[in-house]
Amino acid sequence: MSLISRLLVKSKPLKPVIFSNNYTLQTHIANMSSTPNYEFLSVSTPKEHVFHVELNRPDKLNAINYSLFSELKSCFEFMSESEDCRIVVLSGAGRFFTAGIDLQDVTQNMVPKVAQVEDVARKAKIFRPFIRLYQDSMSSLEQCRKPVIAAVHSGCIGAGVDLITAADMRFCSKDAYFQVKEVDIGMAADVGTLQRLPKVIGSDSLARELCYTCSKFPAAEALDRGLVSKVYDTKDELIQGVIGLAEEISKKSPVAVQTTKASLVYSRDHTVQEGLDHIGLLNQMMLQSEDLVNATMGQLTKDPNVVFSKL
Ligand SMILES: CC/C=C\C=C\CC(=O)SCCNC(=O)CCNC(=O)[C@H](O)C(C)(C)COP(=O)(O)OP(=O)(O)OC[C@H]1O[C@@H](n2cnc3c(N)ncnc32)[C@H](O)[C@@H]1OP(=O)(O)O
Repeated sequence: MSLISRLLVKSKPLKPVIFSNNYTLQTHIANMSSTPNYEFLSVSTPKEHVFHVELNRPDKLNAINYSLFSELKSCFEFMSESEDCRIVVLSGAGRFFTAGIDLQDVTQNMVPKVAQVEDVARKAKIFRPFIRLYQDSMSSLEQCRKPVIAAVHSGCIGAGVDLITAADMRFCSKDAYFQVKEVDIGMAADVGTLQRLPKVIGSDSLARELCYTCSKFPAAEALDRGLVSKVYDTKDELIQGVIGLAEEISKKSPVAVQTTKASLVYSRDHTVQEGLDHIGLLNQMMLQSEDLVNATMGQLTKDPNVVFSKL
């Protein structure tokens, strides 16, 4: 029995360790054994090590309510730890990728809670955990150790842009458009778009234009300005193409891919020297991995079918 298993058995019943928002060590361990079920997400494995997560609230155009924000967070935390998962494709079921935050949920659930108290500081205290959870939900894509590919068809509105800009890569179909819609509903975007969009498209000016005007940014322009990597003719071709790409990446060394993601995410927000120091420390460990030997041998012997252990 491994040391960690012995420790877990010895310390039964395990005192809950609160990570955040009721996410405990027990749920963490339980989650690692089988894919959880979700109300508004549909999860499948179209290829070995490739997980496909679909926003699945088509009757409401995949509008993101409190439950869906929570499920996204829990799902990407699961994907991050699952040794069966090496890469995730995120798409939307039905007519839209997503119509953004669920406005009905906001007016019927969030706003009435705030209305119960008078004082601005007490009202603010009620908003705080919602904002935090919604931010954590979007950030869970970025924090997931595995690459996440967003496959967008039709509308990607408001919170949808927050979501896809936290992904590693974005692809879309010809009918897609992107709309930073928050200003139109009287708020400043607060769950990631303002922080990530300028960096993703590499143009502060264009990001500001999109955020201030709330104009629709069509697929062709999104490709031209680097928001997406490729535009497919149809949604079916998009999903097929993106799963093909995911499969290609899933066959590579998980140590190399996951360390590369960690370094890219870290380096985006740090100086070049800090990024170099970070990857230097990581690779002091990762260069000792069996993956380095196996991948290098594969290259030298021109063997395209190197099989890497689970991670
Ligand atoms: C802490 C804060 C964190 C995050 C904040 C994020 C901010 C945002 O996300 S801002 C963006 C908010 N979203 C919107 O403004 C879009 C609202 N929806 C629409 O404008 C339209 O629905 C449409 C997307 C243009 C599509 O129009 P249409 O094709 O005519 O379909 P509909 O009949 O309008 O919709 C079908 C069905 O879906 C429901 N629905 C659509 N969007 C939302 C939504 N955002 N919230 C809740 N429900 C939505 C719509 O009500 C219909 O439902 P029925 O039950 O059939 O009536």
